[in-house]
Amino acid sequence: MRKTNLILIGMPGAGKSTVGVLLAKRLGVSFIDTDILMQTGEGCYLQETIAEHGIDGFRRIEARYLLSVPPDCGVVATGGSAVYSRKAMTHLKSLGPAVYLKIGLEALKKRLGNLDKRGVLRMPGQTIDMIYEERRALYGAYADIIVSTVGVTPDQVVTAVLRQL
Ligand SMILES: Nc1ncnc2c1ncn2[C@@H]1O[C@H](COP(=O)(O)OP(=O)(O)OP(=O)(O)O)[C@@H](O)[C@H]1O
Ligand SMILES: O=C(O)C1=C[C@@H](O)[C@@H](O)[C@H](O)C1
Ligand SMILES: [Mg+2]
Repeated sequence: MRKTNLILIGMPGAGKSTVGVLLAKRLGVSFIDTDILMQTGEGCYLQETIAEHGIDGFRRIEARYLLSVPPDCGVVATGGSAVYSRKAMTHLKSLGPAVYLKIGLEALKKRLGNLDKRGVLRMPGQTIDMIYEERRALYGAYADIIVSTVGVTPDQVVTAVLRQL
């Protein structure tokens, strides 16, 4: 087994949680989903944290959970909004390489349902196209490894990530 930490980043719906657990099993390491870490820590759904604290409040709270990820984290599936905290990303990238699970805008639109039900962070009136444009550069800048998730199964994404390690 090739034991290593990996930090998965990318748009909501890119497959970070789905692929993350499969990767952890293949690598023989732990798996942390920071969305779940935050939900259990806060004792409420992410949508409720957004409703209660607003976008900036959510980002601050999320950053706290991201900074709490320990050195023996294994594979970490981050929330799509993790890249808004430079401090948190610096911490996560000190633990292991950042793997950007990339998805094109058209494929993403098909995969995502109602954005609000998914709890995607967005300003009033901000469309998925606008969010995609804003984040693309951030994911790209933090990525050590980039793997496309379009037209491939989660297992094939796992194989593609392992090939690049
Ligand atoms: N390679 C793939 N091909 C098709 N569908 C996929 C693939 N990977 C994941 N999915 C599906 O896409 C949806 C979103 O996946 P997932 O929840 O893992 O995304 P995520 O990146 O963790 O999103 P979030 O940032 O919101 O947590 C799920 O329904 C999942 O089954
Ligand atoms: O991309 C986003 O804006 C988000 C994605 C989810 O994983 C959560 O981290 C949260 O609901 C925000
Ligand atoms: Mg997820």
